[in-house]
Amino acid sequence: MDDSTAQTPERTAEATAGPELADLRVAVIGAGNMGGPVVRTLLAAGVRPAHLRIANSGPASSERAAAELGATAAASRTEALEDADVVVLGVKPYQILDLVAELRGDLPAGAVVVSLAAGITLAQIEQALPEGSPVVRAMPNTPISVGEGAVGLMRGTAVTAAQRELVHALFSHAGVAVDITEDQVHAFIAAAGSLAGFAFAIIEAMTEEAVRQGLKRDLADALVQQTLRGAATMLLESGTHPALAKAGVCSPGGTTAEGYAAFEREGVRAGLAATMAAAAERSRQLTED
Ligand SMILES: NC(=O)C1=CN([C@@H]2O[C@H](COP(=O)(O)OP(=O)(O)OC[C@H]3O[C@@H](n4cnc5c(N)ncnc54)[C@H](O)[C@@H]3O)[C@@H](O)[C@H]2O)C=CC1
Ligand SMILES: O=C(O)[C@@H]1CCC=N1
Repeated sequence: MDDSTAQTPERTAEATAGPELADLRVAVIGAGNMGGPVVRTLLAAGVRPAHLRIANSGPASSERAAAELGATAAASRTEALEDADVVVLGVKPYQILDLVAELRGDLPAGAVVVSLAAGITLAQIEQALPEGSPVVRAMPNTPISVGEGAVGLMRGTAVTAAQRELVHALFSHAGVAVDITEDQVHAFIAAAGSLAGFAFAIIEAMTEEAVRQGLKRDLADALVQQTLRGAATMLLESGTHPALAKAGVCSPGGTTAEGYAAFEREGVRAGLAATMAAAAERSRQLTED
């Protein structure tokens, strides 16, 4: 990853006040597994529920999502777009270019289009819109729904400094929000977007083993989740290198050293690296398709 273009990842919830969001009108077209958490973070940032309109594949789905997320259901995609200042596209990558072509005529002039789609480039979206349309790619992860996630932001050619500031303000309660380049998004997916899924899988596997070792499931859930959260918080707050923190848990001849030897012997480190590399590689493939 080219560090010269990556922002220092600051936690965003404490960010100072940016542009006023209470009057902003946002349309979210596709509030599913990822669009839903985006809705939550936009509301947390200060967008008013009445100004955040959701249009899913049909009215019943829009109403369900709006009720669950505390936003407003639009009767149609066209209604969602009326007077929108920002339009978030949360549909699947294979759907997004058709959707952009369909919405093009109804997009208010100057509305900032924010795509969540993996593998679809800024240039592809810009080509499907009138020349000069401001387009941003956002690569979030689902933990932004609780203000503990990450989002990488990529700007298209027509995005102004004020629009960049606006998009950062919209994601100010996501956890970490950083500017990245499209070259960096593959690594970003491995380390954040898809990593959320891997983290859930790791938590699931550890919990199952804790149960196999004899703990009740609710205690196993609490211990694994609390310990992983605590470990991450310790590193975040102290800046300690993880290898040093690990050494601090390994007593000579003790339980952790023995467990850690199995971690290496069983290829857990290599498996994690392969997992992340596969996600990054798939992101590159999707971009080339
Ligand atoms: N799930 C994740 O953790 C992440 C997903 N993404 C990206 O987010 C996008 C959405 O993925 P998911 O939320 O996982 O998918 P999903 O299937 O859960 O959500 C898609 C939503 O789009 C709606 N939809 C489908 N066709 C539509 C149309 N023509 N008009 C309006 N709404 C329509 C569906 O009703 C659904 O609510 C993808 O492009 C993916 O690459 C990016 C980062 C993380
Ligand atoms: O699996 C996917 O394609 C999406 C993009 C990053 C996380 N989920």
